[in-house]
Amino acid sequence: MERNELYPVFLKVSNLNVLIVGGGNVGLEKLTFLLKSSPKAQVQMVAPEFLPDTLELAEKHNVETTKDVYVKKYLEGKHMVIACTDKPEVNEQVYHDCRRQSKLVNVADNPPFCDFYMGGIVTKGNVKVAISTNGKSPTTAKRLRQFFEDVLPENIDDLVNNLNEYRKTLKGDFEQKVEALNEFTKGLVNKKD
Ligand SMILES: C[C@@]1(CC(=O)O)c2cc3[nH]c(cc4nc(cc5[nH]c(cc(n2)[C@H]1CCC(=O)O)[C@@](C)(CC(=O)O)[C@@H]5CCC(=O)O)C(CC(=O)O)=C4CCC(=O)O)c(CCC(=O)O)c3CC(=O)O
Ligand SMILES: NC(=O)C1=CN([C@@H]2O[C@H](COP(=O)(O)OP(=O)(O)OC[C@H]3O[C@@H](n4cnc5c(N)ncnc54)[C@H](O)[C@@H]3O)[C@@H](O)[C@H]2O)C=CC1
Repeated sequence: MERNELYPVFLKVSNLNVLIVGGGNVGLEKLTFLLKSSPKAQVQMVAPEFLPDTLELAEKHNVETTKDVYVKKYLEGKHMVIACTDKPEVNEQVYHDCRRQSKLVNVADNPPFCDFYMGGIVTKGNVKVAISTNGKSPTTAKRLRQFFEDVLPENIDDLVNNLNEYRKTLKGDFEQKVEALNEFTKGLVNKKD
């Protein structure tokens, strides 16, 4: 069986500068998911035309919208870049410019031109689950997101907060704390270890 070898990380996009090149349907979808997870994400968008919905959402979240065609100078100071124009040659240019400058880049409709993929995302309080199908089936990622939204209990955040409090009361070295936390939570899984 083929195996997903991507390494997931949870980015603090409020500390990172993100550039979205393109302001159409796909740009709006990427911005919407980014802000849904991270309302304080630092984002700039550049495109000659923006959808009214994009401009409205951007204004709400202090996202800078720049009416221009893509040129390399927009990469300055950016940590990661999403390209979603309707011009494949522009998207590829963005990809190559980013690679040359060691910036993480995603060309939304072109998996081979992605250093990273966006995932399906479920958030319940402090808990976040991200889903990837290795770029194979975004629809499956969406359906799995909906499934986990349903099955993850609303009070999972209480568990996290209670354990965080309990952890603070624990004395001893790191190993003793790990042991106490594992003992306390072993009922959550069926495996006996
Ligand atoms: C590789 C990836 C790159 C990236 O965008 O990062 C990518 C690529 C492509 N998307 C396409 C289409 C669709 N994308 C969605 C939806 C989502 N796509 C997302 C991620 C990703 N999409 C990355 C891989 C994720 C993974 O590994 O699983 C999600 C999870 C997150 C997000 O978008 O932020 C979000 C669901 C969020 C949610 O609801 O929770 C739907 C479903 C719908 O809208 O109902 C459709 C239409 C149906 C279909 O085609 O499946 C096409 C075909 C274009 C064409 O045919 O022209 C390509 C290109 C290709 O596959 O070649
Ligand atoms: N609409 C959809 O749901 C999907 C579309 N795609 C593909 O993704 C691409 C984008 O799709 P849409 O967002 O729907 O297109 P769109 O036509 O709605 O938006 C294209 C955006 O790119 C901008 N743009 C054009 N030239 C530019 C340049 N030189 N520099 C910066 N921005 C520039 C336009 O101003 C516009 O904001 C297309 O190639 C499409 O085939 C892929 C998956 C789904």
